[in-house]
Amino acid sequence: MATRTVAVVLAGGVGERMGAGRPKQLMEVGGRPILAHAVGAFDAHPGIGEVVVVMAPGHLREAAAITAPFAKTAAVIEGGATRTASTVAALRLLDDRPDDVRVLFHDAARPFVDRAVIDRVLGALDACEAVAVGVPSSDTIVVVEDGTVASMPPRETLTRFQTPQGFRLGTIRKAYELALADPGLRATDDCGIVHRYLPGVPIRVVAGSERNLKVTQPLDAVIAEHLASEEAP
Ligand SMILES: Nc1ccn([C@@H]2O[C@H](COP(=O)(O)OP(=O)(O)OP(=O)(O)O)[C@@H](O)[C@H]2O)c(=O)n1
Ligand SMILES: C[C@](O)(CO)[C@H](O)COP(=O)(O)O
Repeated sequence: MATRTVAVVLAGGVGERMGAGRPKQLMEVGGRPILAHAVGAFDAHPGIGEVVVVMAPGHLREAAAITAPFAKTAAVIEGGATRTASTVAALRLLDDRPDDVRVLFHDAARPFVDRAVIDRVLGALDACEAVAVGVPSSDTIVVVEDGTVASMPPRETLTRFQTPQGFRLGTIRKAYELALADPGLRATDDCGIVHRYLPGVPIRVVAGSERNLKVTQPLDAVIAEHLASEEAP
């Protein structure tokens, strides 16, 4: 039977904010590349049938070597210039799959996604077409315009999105089809594309985890090393 659930690990970025001189997903934490942690989490999950890795240009061979030990790695493909373009590359690869296939998009830069978070996304996808993962904000978040506070949304309404974000393939495909026809397309995640271009589709939010951090700045690498040491057997 064809795979019903595909995890796409987005590793097409160059890690500019990390400033390591190479993509941060190739950096090691706990003795393993960040990419291996992320792919390993989906490989180990019984609800995931295959894993597609979208890698930064120039690093495909390295990514293939890192992910080869994982039995569910189905493809390592080249990403685009933006996260959005990397998602589109994965959707093109999945072009011939039926609309009811479930697809999870995950940042390779989040090495500590755990089974419970993936469980919640898959569980919600049984009843929903789009699912996000979020954690409450501990900080007060404000909108600043021209150096001045323009608005202060009530903190209890604010949620920090993480990944994986899960979709019925037909839904995310349609949302991107509309998005790609929009010359003003700008997005920082895949739920943002559904929210903007398919506003009638509810996006269910399930609980993420504070451990599911995105390794973005140099300090995050220090925190990630600490988290990895806690996980070591
Ligand atoms: N063209 C891109 C840009 C980002 N990503 C992926 O999207 C995730 C979140 O992006 P981010 O943390 O911004 O990673 P980078 O783009 O590498 O970081 P920076 O913005 O600092 O360059 C990462 O796993 C990254 O590899 C991607 O697949 N393709
Ligand atoms: C998808 C995401 O991780 C949700 O928080 C985030 O938007 C990615 O942003 P980035 O600028 O590509 O790191």
